Amino acid sequence: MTETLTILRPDDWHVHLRDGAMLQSVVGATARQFGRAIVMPNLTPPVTTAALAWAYRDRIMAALPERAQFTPLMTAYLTDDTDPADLIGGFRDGVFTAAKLYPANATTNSAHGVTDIGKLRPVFEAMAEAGMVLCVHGEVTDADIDIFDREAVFVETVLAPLHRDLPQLKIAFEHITSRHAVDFVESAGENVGATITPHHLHINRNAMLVGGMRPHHYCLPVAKREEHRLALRKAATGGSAKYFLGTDSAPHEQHAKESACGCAGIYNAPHALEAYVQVFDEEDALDRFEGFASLNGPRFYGLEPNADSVTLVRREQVVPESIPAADTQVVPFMAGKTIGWSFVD
Ligand SMILES: NC(=O)N[C@@H](CC(=O)O)C(=O)O
Ligand SMILES: [Zn+2]
Ligand SMILES: [Zn+2]
Repeated sequence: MTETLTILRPDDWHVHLRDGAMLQSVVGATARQFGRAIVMPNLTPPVTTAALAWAYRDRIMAALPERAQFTPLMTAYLTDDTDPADLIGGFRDGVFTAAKLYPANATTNSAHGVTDIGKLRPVFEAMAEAGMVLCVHGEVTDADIDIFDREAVFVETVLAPLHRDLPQLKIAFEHITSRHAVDFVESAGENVGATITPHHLHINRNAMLVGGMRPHHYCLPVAKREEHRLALRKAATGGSAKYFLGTDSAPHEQHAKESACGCAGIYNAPHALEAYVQVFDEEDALDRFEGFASLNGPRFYGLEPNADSVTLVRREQVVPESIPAADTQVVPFMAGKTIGWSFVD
């Protein structure tokens, strides 16, 4: 049995670091395990311009623990009014790594998102030409579409047509949750990749709804049936270079989740690699973990892998019930549960 796993340092290709006191509390957990992270721009107000991104990047750097060796990769929040010149300028100047498409009102802090993606055609063309990745929250927002179908309908009505019309555009289909998403990624060209979260590999919708409502298992896109979880596990551990690590770690204060209208988002940063490696271990695919965690992402983004490495050991640890953050606390993914692996600092 493999007892120790050493791999090139992974990156997190989708994370929410937030701002202010919450940023201060959570950034260290991501910087401890990952070399780089694609930082989501859904602040209030959102990070829509290069100037806002430079300022947010500075706040992240200032919040990092001393001696941290971590590079935040910034994203631009696309709106109906995104200026292609500012966007591509920011990409060329190195402040933007990618741009993020939130369909309006699809998820947390997405009220300023895009209402008509047809209008963004010039932006997408400029991005394709520059080689800039489009990160996508892939859910439709139509009130009459069932929440469990929103990803599948998005694939059919938005993503497949976009990829067909502009195959040169690099698309990171983020936090995929269904067999439909996997089928699309499989059939798409090499400019389509996808991130998979640890929680969607661990839980199905029963974890959220059986024996009481479990707000700490509520995120968007919402966890689906078991058949979809199994399709995701197969995709992540199957060796395809199209899938890579993206935690979607999304902290919300405990009281904001344990509420009559609880926020969507799961905070998994403190034990992200342990949660992932447990899945690869269960699937007898530890030899494929480095590809998923450390190689496929940089390759898709056209970056070099990290030069240093990290080690995980087969040693049990219990995830804390809650973690102090921003003057209150956040309940982490797998709170109170035992994980079979530990990250070695
Ligand atoms: N995943 C979530 O449920 N929530 C994210 C937003 C997102 O990634 O959709 C958040 O910012 O809280
Ligand atoms: Zn999202
Ligand atoms: Zn997210």
